[in-house]
Amino acid sequence: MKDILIPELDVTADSTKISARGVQVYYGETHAIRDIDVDIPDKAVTALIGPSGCGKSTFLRCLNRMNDTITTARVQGDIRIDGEEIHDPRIDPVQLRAKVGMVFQKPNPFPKSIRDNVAYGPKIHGLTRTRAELDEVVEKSLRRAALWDEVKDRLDAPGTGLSGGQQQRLCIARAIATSPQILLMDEPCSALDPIATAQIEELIDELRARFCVVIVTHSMQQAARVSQRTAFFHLGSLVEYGETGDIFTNPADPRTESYITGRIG
Ligand SMILES: Nc1ncnc2c1ncn2[C@@H]1O[C@H](COP(=O)(O)OP(=O)(O)OP(=O)(O)O)[C@@H](O)[C@H]1O
Repeated sequence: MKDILIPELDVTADSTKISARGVQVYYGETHAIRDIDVDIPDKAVTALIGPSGCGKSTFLRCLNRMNDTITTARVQGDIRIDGEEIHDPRIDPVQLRAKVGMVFQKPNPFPKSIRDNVAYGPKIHGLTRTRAELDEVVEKSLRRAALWDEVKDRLDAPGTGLSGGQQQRLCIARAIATSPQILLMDEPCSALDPIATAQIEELIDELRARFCVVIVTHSMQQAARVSQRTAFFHLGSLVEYGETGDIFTNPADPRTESYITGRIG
């Protein structure tokens, strides 16, 4: 592949945040993903790539138990965050989703003010005691999502009135506001124009200083620009996983090579 910038790898081998072993997902009779084993590092961006329908989003949704909300979905296998099994009966999925935030394909702000979109999570999880503390969390989250300067004078305006790229940054601010450790992003730029996409990519690069970021993307250029690790999925299996530079320049599996050179997908 030409014209892609391969970022330097700065991930150490012992910084695993998420560890998945033998993960299977069925939707009714459909075996959507099979035997996924992967260790995802902290303070880095991991990209999940592969042709449409290969199971990227299904795997992403395993990481905060969002598949629990799909009645036909059945998940098997072991998924640990910091060594703790997320299916343990002691784990409350609502608390888990505050710790493992998610940003979706289409920006989906609540029909509320910009401030209330960000304040919602901290309020329902009781993370702040006073209005001043809540205001602080709102400002900090909007700053970290690179949106503060654009909205600080209209925090009471509806979130839905922002541009698409601003709405997506608002959704990122909303996810950050509950102090997650992990951010899952399911094609966060697919509904955005190139300028808004570039802003989100720059933001993702900043977010990895604080979070473990896992992003599903259809764009190999995007995976190469923003990630340090890449996982290539094909027909429900994880074919190859490694340093992004290696996956794009020296793939070990012929299926990976076919995908990145555009022969499949
Ligand atoms: N809610 C669902 N009910 C039934 N089958 C589903 C559901 N969600 C996904 N699937 C099936 O599971 C398989 C994997 O889908 P998934 O959306 O995870 O793939 P993907 O790689 O993210 O695809 P895309 O890139 O098109 O979003 C596909 O065969 C899909 O049709």
